[in-house]
Amino acid sequence: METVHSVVVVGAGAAGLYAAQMLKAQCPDVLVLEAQDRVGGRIRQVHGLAPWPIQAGAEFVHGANSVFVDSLRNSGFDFVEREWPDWWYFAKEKKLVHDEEVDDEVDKVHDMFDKDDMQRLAHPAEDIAASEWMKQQGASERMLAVADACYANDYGCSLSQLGVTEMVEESRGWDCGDTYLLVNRCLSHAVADMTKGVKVITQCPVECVEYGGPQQGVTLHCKKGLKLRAKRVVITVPLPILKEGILKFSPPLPEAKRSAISRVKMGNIIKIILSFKEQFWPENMFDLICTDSFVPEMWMLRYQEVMPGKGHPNIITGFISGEKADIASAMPESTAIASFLGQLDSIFGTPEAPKPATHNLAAGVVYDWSKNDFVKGGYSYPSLGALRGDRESLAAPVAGTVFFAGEATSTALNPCVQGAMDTGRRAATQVLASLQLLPSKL
Ligand SMILES: Cc1cc2nc3c(=O)[nH]c(=O)nc-3n(C[C@H](O)[C@H](O)[C@H](O)COP(=O)(O)OP(=O)(O)OC[C@H]3O[C@@H](n4cnc5c(N)ncnc54)[C@H](O)[C@@H]3O)c2cc1C
Repeated sequence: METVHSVVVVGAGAAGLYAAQMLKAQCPDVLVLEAQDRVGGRIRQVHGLAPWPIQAGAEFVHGANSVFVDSLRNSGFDFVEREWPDWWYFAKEKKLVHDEEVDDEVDKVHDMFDKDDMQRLAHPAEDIAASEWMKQQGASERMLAVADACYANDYGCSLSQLGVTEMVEESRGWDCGDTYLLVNRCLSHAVADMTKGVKVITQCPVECVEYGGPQQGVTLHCKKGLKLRAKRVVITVPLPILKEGILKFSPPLPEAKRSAISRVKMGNIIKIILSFKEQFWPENMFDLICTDSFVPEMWMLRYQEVMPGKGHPNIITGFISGEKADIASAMPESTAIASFLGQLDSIFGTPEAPKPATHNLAAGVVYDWSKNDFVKGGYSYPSLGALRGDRESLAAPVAGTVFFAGEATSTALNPCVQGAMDTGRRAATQVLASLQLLPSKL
C-alpha cells in the first residue's frame, strides 16, 4: 500500500528544518527530503584548518532580535558583539586605515546606506542600480568603490546589480537590530538541535512535484525512482534550483510565481579560508574592507575570544560576492589562493618582510557556493529589476497544497538564517491552517 505523509518538506536547511520542527507536534509523520548527503544546507563547515570547524556558509548573527538568536540561546550558545567593519584598505591609495580615522567620503557612503534613512526613501518610479542612484547624488568613483566593497559585497552582489526598489523594501522589513554577533560554538550544534525528532532522508533529490488541489494532494518524484505521496508539501530549495528547473512542477507553477523567480536573483559567494603559521596583521583587526581588490572583505576571527582554551590558529577568511565571485570562480583554486595571498602581501608587507602572507601560509581552502549542485550560489539579494511584490509571489502557496519557504521567499527580504527560519514558520502555519490543524499558539 502506498504511504501518504501528511506533509513532506523538500530541503533540510534552516527553513526546512525549522518548518518540520513547527509541524511535528500536529503532523508526527512529517518527512524532510534532502538532496545532499548532509543536513544544514547553507550552514556548513570546512575541516582541517583549525582545531575546530570553520564556517563555509553562515557564520555571524546579524541583529540581536530574532528567532535565530532565541534558538541559539536555547541551544546553549553565547554571543560576543563586534563592530563591523573596523579597518579599511584603499587599494588605489595603498592606505590601511582604522575605522575611527576614515575620511568624510566613507561616512557619506554609510549615510546613504543607513537603514533608517533608506526606509524613508520613496521607491523609484522605475528600478535603478545602487551605482546609478549614488551617482545621481554626486558620489565620487571612490565612494562607489567603498559601497561596492562594503555594502554590495555584503548584500551578496556587485553595486551595479543591487536594485534600489528591493533595497528600500529590505530596510523597511529589517527588524532584527544592528548588532553584529559572533557565536561561541559551531553552528552545526544549532542544526543538530533543529533536526531533533524530525525524520530526514538525505541523498534524496526531488525531481518533480506533481500537485492537485487540497483533496488530491501531491506526488513527489525523487531520483532513483522513489515516489512519495503527501497531503501537503513545503518547498524550501534555493532559488537557482527553481530557476534552472532542477526541481520541476506538474502542472507548471503559475505565471506570477515563474516571473518572480526569473526577476529575483541570487549571485555567487566564495569564501577563501587561509591558515597561517604566524600572525602578521594588527592584533586589534577583526574585519577589513578592501576597495578595488580581489577580495573585498576579510575577517580575522580571534577564536580564543569566542572559543576559549582551543588554541590560537591564525585564520583569515576572505568573502567575495557578485561579479568578483564570478571571476574568482573561473580560476583554478590555487590561482584564487595565490591572488588572495598577493593582496595580503601588498596590504601587510614591509620592506623587511615584503611577503608575510605568502611566506606564512600553512593551508588554504576555497569554498565556492556556485559549485554546490543543490545550492548554486550565495543568497538572494535586492535584485535590480525585481518588482515590489515579487517576494510575496515567491512565498505564495499554490493550489492549497504546495507551500514555499527558504530565504529568498522572505517578504522582509531577509537573506540571513533568521529570515529562512521565519519563512519556515510561515509555511508551517499555512500548512496547519490548510489541514485545519492550527493550534491556538504558533
Ligand atoms: C557564504 C555564505 C555566508 C553566509 N553568512 C551568513 C551569516 O553570517 N549569517 C546569517 O544569518 N546568514 C548567512 N548566510 C545566509 C544563510 O546561510 C542562509 O540564508 C540560510 O542558511 C538559508 O537557509 P534555507 O533553508 O533557505 O536554504 P538552504 O540552507 O540552502 O537549504 C535548502 C536545502 O535544499 C536542498 N535541496 C536543493 N534542491 C533539492 C532537491 N531537488 N531535493 C531535495 N533537497 C534539495 C539543498 O541541498 C539545501 O540543503 C550565508 C550564506 C552563505 C552562502
